[in-house]
Formats: sequence, structure tokens, C-alpha cells
Amino acid sequence: MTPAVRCIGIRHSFGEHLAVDDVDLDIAVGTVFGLLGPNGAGKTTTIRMITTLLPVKTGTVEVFGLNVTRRKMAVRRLIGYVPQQLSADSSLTGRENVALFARLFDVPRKRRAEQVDAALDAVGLLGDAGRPASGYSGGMIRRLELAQALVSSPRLLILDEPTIGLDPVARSNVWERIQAVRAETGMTVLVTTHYMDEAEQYCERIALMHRGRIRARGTPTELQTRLGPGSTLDDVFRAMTGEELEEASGGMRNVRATRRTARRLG
Ligand SMILES: Nc1ncnc2c1ncn2[C@@H]1O[C@H](COP(=O)(O)OP(=O)(O)OP(=O)(O)O)[C@@H](O)[C@H]1O
Repeated sequence: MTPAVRCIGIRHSFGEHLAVDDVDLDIAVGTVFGLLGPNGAGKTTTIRMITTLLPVKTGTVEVFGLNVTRRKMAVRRLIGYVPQQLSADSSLTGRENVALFARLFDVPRKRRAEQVDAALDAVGLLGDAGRPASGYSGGMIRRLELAQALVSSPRLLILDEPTIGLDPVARSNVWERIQAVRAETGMTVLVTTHYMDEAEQYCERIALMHRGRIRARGTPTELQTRLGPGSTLDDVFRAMTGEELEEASGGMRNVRATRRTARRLG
């Protein structure tokens, strides 16, 4: 069966810096796939190539068998994308925000109102849809962004760090919504995260990325079993890279990224 995503030998450089280095990925239709790694591993750059936002200069990317370079517009129609940066407008209501995306993504006019409400309902925001997003909590904003991505009924949902900066309750709430929509629609989900516990709990398959390369892949259990009983994904990461995840994701960059998110949600 044609996979939802296939990357073969993709590379991307920013100047001299090789951010994505010979990455192969195969994501089966209907899977929740986690691309894991610390800040700066190359996860966002990989995702931006899959979503057609960055050109694929080396290697090949296909989404449901469509080449992202040759069939850019067709690929975009299949994808719902929740980026790390703020994509909701705080001056608009929840419903207006989702309606804007419905227009952007060419949801047929006749079906728009119905699909906007269905997307808001799927993320548990129908009751708050008439309020300006400026009054939403961080978790509600993330769920609103999820509704924006879902309104076009994508076959592939891509989420870049969907729960960064959220408290544990809001984090599990976002995940429950993602899982419910997935169960109902059979949509494929590609998610990046550096929360290993979330990957263990919610992802069926994962790839561990570090310094531009995939260092390990498999189901969470397969990866943990390779190291022996009681191992966590943090242990796997350490064994693959020789570094602590904390160390690898530490420093100013991490602080800046967290602050950026906190500001955006605050
Ligand atoms: N526009 C850019 N210009 C220059 N360098 C960049 C750019 N975007 C990313 N990089 C660099 O490429 C590398 C990979 O970044 P990327 O954002 O893909 O990592 P990431 O795993 O998604 O981490 P994060 O969660 O912090 O975004 C990093 O070293 C980063 O500094």
C-alpha cells in the first residue's frame, strides 16, 4: 500500500549547516507517527519539506504517492498543518478563525458553516466559538489551531510540537482530541515532540532524530526492548547519541523556544 509519507534521502542545508542529513521516512496510512528529538535536531525542517513549505533540493518526498515538488497544490490539499508559531488571530472569535482557514483551504462554500462547526466540536470548542480567541487559555488556543487544521478534512495531519508549554491536563486534552478525530476518520498523524513520555503513550511508531539524522526507529516498545527491561525512550536516546536529552536540548536555544511559546500562549 502506498504510504502516507515517504522521504528518501532528503537533505537540507542552511548555509554551511546541514540541518537534515540523508533522512528516509516511511509513514503508513492511519499511523500516529512521532518524530522525536531535541531542539535543533531537524524535525521542523523535515516537516517543512513534507508540507511543501521548503523546497526538496536533494532526495524525494511523496505524500500519498504524490511528489511534493511536482504536485505541490495537490499535496497541500491533503495536509492539515499546525505549525509551532501562532496561527490563530486573537482579535477574531474561535469560529471566525476556523472559518478563515475554511476559506483559505477552499472548503466548498455550501459546506463551510457545517464543517467549521464540526471542527470546533471535534476539539471541544463549540461552546466557546463566539468568544474572541484573546480570552482563550493556552490549551484552548492549541485546540483552536487543531480545528483550523482539521476544517479541510485532511488525510494527513502534521503537528509541530503541539503541546509545548502546556500543563499536563491541557496536554492530555489536546492528545485526546487528536486521537478521537483519528479514530473517527482514519487520518494519518505526524507529530514532532521532544516529550518522550507523550511519544511513549500516544505514538504507534517513532523515529528518533538527532543532529539532522534519524538515529533509531520502530515502535516505542521495540526501541525500549532493545535496551532491556525498564528502559525509557530517554534511555534509548542516550544510548543512540551518547548525550542526555536534557543536555542536547539545553542552552539558550531551548530557553528561547520555550519563551517564544510561552509568550504566544500567554
Ligand atoms: N531559517 C533558518 N536559518 C538558519 N538555520 C536554521 C533555520 N531554521 C532552522 N535552522 C537550523 O537548522 C537546525 C534544525 O532546526 P529545526 O528547527 O529543524 O530543528 P527542530 O528539531 O525542529 O528543533 P526546534 O523544536 O527547536 O524547532 C538547527 O540547528 C537550526 O538552528
